[in-house]
Amino acid sequence: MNRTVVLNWLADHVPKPRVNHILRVEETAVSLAQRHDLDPMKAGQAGLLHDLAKYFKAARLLRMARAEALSLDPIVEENPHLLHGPVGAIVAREQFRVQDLEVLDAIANHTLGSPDMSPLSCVIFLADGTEPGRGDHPKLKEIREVSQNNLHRAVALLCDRKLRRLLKNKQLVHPQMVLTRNWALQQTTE
Ligand SMILES: Nc1ncnc2c1ncn2[C@@H]1O[C@H](COP(=O)(O)OP(=O)(O)O)[C@@H](O)[C@H]1O
Repeated sequence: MNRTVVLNWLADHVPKPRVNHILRVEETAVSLAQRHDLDPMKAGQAGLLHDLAKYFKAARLLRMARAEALSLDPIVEENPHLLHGPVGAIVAREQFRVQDLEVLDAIANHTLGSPDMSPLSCVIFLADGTEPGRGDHPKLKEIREVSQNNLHRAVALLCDRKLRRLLKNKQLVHPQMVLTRNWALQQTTE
């Protein structure tokens, strides 16, 4: 994967403020990976590629997901935007020839997480949710701090924060995030 080629593709497919978010996620992911003894190159790649499909229209997301035989459920059918992670992983593979399954999974898991996800997936999930552009709310600051020392505890806290917002806005909750939250919480108590 050539970073300049990806940046040129992003400039054509993603609005500038979202490209800036992507660059902050890349930087946050590299630094979290270094902190937790993970591969910073993989973290940087997954960070740079995580939002490739962010602006794909619903019909395109559903078409690509069906072609890949991804499992679709009623909540995803009502809100196909939830597929932008899994579809982004397909674009990373097909457009940018990324073959590393850990990187592809981290891209796919960045919105809802997944039970049993790898430490690299945890890093991307956290980098996306806590990069500096997300603001300075005390709860977010706490998650940033926890993510320095305990990836699973931080994932559970970030799921809580995202779930609270969905409940407050009376939105549908995709159960995969609940499963991610329960799994992450169990990792911290065992
Ligand atoms: N567990 C979930 N269940 C239902 N909808 C969700 C869930 N998680 C996220 N979403 C929705 O998907 C959208 C995209 O999520 P995300 O990629 O985390 O947001 P962002 O655009 O801030 O990067 C959110 O605006 C939210 O409405």
